[in-house]
Amino acid sequence: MSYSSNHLSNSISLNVKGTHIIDEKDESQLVSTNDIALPNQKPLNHVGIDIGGSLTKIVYSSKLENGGKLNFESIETSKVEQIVQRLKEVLKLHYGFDPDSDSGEQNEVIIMATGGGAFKYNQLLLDEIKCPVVKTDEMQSLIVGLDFLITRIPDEIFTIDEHFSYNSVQCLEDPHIYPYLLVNIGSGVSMIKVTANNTFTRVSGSSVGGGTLWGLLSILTAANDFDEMLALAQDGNNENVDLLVGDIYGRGYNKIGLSAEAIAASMGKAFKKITADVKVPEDASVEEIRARRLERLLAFDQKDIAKSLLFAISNNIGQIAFLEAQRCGISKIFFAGSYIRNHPQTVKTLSYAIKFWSNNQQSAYFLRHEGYLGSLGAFLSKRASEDA
Ligand SMILES: Nc1ncnc2c1ncn2[C@@H]1O[C@H](COP(=O)(O)OP(=O)(O)OP(=O)(O)O)[C@@H](O)[C@H]1O
Ligand SMILES: CC(C)(CO)[C@@H](O)C(=O)NCCC(=O)O
Repeated sequence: MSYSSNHLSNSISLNVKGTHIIDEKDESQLVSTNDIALPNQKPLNHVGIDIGGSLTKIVYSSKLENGGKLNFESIETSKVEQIVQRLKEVLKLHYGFDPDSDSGEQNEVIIMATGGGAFKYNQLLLDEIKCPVVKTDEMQSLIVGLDFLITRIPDEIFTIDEHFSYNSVQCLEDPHIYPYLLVNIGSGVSMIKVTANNTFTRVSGSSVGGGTLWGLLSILTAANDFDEMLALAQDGNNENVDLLVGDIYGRGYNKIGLSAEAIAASMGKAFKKITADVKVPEDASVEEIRARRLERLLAFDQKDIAKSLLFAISNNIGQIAFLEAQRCGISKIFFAGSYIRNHPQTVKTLSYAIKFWSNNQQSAYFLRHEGYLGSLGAFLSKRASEDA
């Protein structure tokens, strides 16, 4: 497929106020806040959906007085009923099709679906939504979405500098944009080398990703959702749970470039507080020992644990990204996926990791619509397939 679709003209304007997550407790959030405005054009008849391991992302068009806009929404994939309900609402409100009362025979709306759930929930979508479902490849959709955001949307891409201030990057017309590495941090991590328009290879992946942080913090903190976990991390002090070089050396190990403040072992202080300081009877059962250890968990502030794990996972991904980019001879790395969620510490950690490991030879780029590459790519593939 050659992706050079003109269906959204260069005059697109952007209005980004943050990633939008639908929370069933707060219906007011159903008004999406990070839309992309569309120029005046005939109504679109398709919806893009990326059903991932953690989150389902929906991209749909809606009419404005002058033109229209693209809307972006996310719902946890485990809330399947809520996803179906929301799709039905979107179709009824913005596409003039009500799957609950219309037969579907006259309907022209198409669901462009990607992500693992496009396969897993294919039949459910057909039964409930009553629209044809066209599956698009997950990796290809990510690249189509990224290409669109890089080349068509002003102020989409940003970096952070050594003082951690955000800088917008204009690469819309940059002929030297290729090659680059996309590091998509979803439940797991995919690393994709892109060498030209629609020319890409998935070069690596890691199972230590967003699902890992979400899972570990679900076990170790009282946070109810991912945003609460990020808020905990924001105020935490990782030094209370991480073992620093200074804890081991009493000073820095400057000869090999490690300051006293560098993390020697993430969560390295947990062992002592959880096991070494707690005596349990020799004949204690596994359940008793685990119960005692869980009690000791309360000796840690959950904010410190959240920060330590956010650092650990972001650093790990940053380091693998650096190695992979170096192996492929690439100096530009785009980080995307809902894991990032425009969270300052995540962005800083990934950016710092790339600068540190590459000795400033590589650069980390971020996107305002970081979680929507796949769903946007699926959405755009409808028109691209028509143009081909
Ligand atoms: N509201 C949220 N609820 C759950 N996780 C969230 C939320 N916001 C951000 N996240 C983070 O984003 C991750 C999911 O990212 P993303 O939506 O890009 O991946 P996915 O498509 O679900 O996964 P995959 O591509 O691996 O199938 C979660 O694992 C978590 O780390
Ligand atoms: C399995 C996918 C592609 C699903 O999006 C993603 O979660 C992923 O890239 N996981 C990492 C798998 C690995 O390469 O180890």
